[in-house]
Amino acid sequence: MRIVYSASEMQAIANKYREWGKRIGFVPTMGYLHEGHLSLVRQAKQDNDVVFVSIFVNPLQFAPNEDLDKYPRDIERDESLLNKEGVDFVFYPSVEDMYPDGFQTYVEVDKLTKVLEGKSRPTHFRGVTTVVAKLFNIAKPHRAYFGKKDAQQLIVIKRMVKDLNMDIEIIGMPIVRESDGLALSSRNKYLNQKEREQAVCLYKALMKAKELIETGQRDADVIKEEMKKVIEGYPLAKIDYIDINSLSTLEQLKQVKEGDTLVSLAVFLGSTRLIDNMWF
Ligand SMILES: Nc1ncnc2c1ncn2[C@@H]1O[C@H](COP(=O)(O)OP(=O)(O)OP(=O)(O)O)[C@@H](O)[C@H]1O
Ligand SMILES: CC(C)(CO)[C@@H](O)C(=O)[O-]
Ligand code: BAL
Repeated sequence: MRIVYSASEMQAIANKYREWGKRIGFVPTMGYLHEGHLSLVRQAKQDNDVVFVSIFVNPLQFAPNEDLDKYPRDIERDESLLNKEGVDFVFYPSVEDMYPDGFQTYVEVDKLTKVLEGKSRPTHFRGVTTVVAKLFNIAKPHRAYFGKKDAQQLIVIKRMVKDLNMDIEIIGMPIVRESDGLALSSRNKYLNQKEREQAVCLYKALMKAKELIETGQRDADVIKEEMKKVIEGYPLAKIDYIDINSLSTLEQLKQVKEGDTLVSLAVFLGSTRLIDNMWF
């Protein structure tokens, strides 16, 4: 496994593999890796000839009041995990290399980014789509892998790829969870013991939605209200949003639509903001 620090060098390596007719699989991450990330890497290994993973905590997708400075980092541990998975190249650029002086070009997806995470974090998706577009131009993948944990991110990136005719297959991967149901996330590290115990409330609320939908409930307001009651049973939890949207347009739904429903929520445990979702 090789660590590559410069965008131009990474691009030259990608060009070589393409010349040799190799299929490139790419997993973009912000590091501090866990089994969720590794599940993406394993799928990329299975599907492609060569696997690139990027580790870059992208300042552009954090608002000034967010956790950019304290975002967890452990590059040595990450390298060792990726090495064990048989990753070929890790792209680990500096902020200066990604955003040199004079940088002023952005990629923005319009309507899909105005709701849910985009409503709570208005500048977030512009940062995500800009960096992902850059990473795609640098790593030149045939396939790129994203987790369904960041459901809206996956939907927005698929839209960007389609709208900008990027010749890349976007693969969405299932959410990997702890044994109690909490979705793995680098931010789980911020939780103290009591918050960690109560963080299961996101999953419990989703299970409540699942149970209601499976027993025939279709009214989105009723489902959201029941989910809210679940979260309110956990004193350390504070709801940011609970919503039910179309998976294809992200428009709010009044009625659950078979095969096109995203139930998602964002909840604070103390100062830590966690997200989770299920697809129906
Ligand atoms: N539990 C998970 N299951 C599957 N994929 C995941 C999981 N957590 C993260 N991913 C995916 O890994 C990729 C990199 O995500 P990122 O580095 O932001 O990790 P994260 O754990 O989601 O961090 P954060 O705490 O910022 O949410 C994204 O495509 C994300 O959806
Ligand atoms: C896709 C991504 C690596 C872009 O910075 C990030 O948003 C993430 O880790 O999900
Ligand atoms: N996994 C999404 C990255 C972020 O929250 O900034």
